[in-house]
Amino acid sequence: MAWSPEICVFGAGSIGCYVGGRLAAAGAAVRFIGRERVVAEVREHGLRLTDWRGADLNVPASDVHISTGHEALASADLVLVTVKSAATEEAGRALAAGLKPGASVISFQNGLHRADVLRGLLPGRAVLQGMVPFNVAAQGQGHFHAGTEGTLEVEQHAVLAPFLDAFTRAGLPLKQHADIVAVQWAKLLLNLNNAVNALSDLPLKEELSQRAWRRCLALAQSEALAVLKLAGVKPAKLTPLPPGWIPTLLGAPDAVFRSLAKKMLAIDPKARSSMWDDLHAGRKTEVDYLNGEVVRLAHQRGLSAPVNSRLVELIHEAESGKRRVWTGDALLADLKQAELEDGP
Ligand SMILES: NC(=O)C1=CN([C@@H]2O[C@H](COP(=O)(O)OP(=O)(O)OC[C@H]3O[C@@H](n4cnc5c(N)ncnc54)[C@H](OP(=O)(O)O)[C@@H]3O)[C@@H](O)[C@H]2O)C=CC1
Ligand SMILES: CC(C)(CO)C(=O)C(=O)O
Repeated sequence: MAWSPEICVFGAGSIGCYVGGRLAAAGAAVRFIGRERVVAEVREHGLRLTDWRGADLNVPASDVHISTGHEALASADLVLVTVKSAATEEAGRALAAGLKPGASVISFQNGLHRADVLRGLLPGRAVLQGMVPFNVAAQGQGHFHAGTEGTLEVEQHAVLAPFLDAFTRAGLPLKQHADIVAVQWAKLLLNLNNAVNALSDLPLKEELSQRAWRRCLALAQSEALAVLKLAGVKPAKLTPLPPGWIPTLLGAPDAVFRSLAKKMLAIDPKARSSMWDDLHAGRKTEVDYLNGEVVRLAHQRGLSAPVNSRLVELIHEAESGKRRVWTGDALLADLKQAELEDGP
């Protein structure tokens, strides 16, 4: 019988259950490690994976291998790390204790340095950075819905060869990239919207349909692009327009934006950012790993990044129960004020 690799998802949440579930639905051997709440839900209902184009796949509960224990690490050939950024060290320590020799790891987390952190804890192993472009929302009862499109990207590496078929069969082909840092920065520029979306308390499509919110994002992106330019970082092109043109498009009046940016608005009307999910659930967000990275890079270059600093501050305030919901105009005025106070 042909050897079929075993894949383990560490962090069964929105991304982990969706990607792992699609792999399992296509016949791959997948085991999930998650928290008790998700384990109980999936053991009762199984997994249902839908997407905005109408895909609707089921993995019955009897076919889902999911546990809070780490036994699956001992037999996995590939581990997909899908915990939130702040949980990376804990995940890395668990992997160091339980992984079999020769197993490889992909971090499918947002931000810039999650694979580096894992690599530090897993010396000698292939630990690759991946990137998930699409949005996934947990709908309850084991149902996970992908509300936008896009192709999974991953750092180019020979260890991926035995796993490529499984991803392709699942309809989630892995696009290998020689310069993953450029991909990560391009994704981070898009993720600067996570904070704006969380503060808007609106679904992504509704938020991005309104100019005031888009102008907030444009301010954050323009600031980041200026810092990246000085740092000599060229973000990859993940969208039809190059990253440098997006702030101008975002600033366009609503009717112009609607006709020029159809792809950007091709979002399930209910989809929200993962940062909104975190605020809504009362969890710490990933803002320090997203807008915070722009602030850190600016400081390293002796610069400031007042717009992104302010977004970090506002999200931390929201995490601690202070003002959470803004109007677009109020947030825009606040961010412009932060920029003004920072001086020329
Ligand atoms: N959701 C989305 O649309 C997208 C998310 N991403 C990125 O993907 C990553 C994952 O996001 P997402 O799937 O939304 O996050 P979720 O919070 O939905 O899923 C992560 C899950 O991992 C669990 N977990 C954390 N630590 C452990 C552990 N030690 N053992 C077992 N389970 C653990 C979490 O539990 P608990 O909460 O109890 O810690 C949670 O249930 C993030 O970096 C995010 O930015 C990227 C693209 C899109
Ligand atoms: C897909 C996207 C950009 C959706 O907002 C995301 O990465 C997130 O929610 O964290």
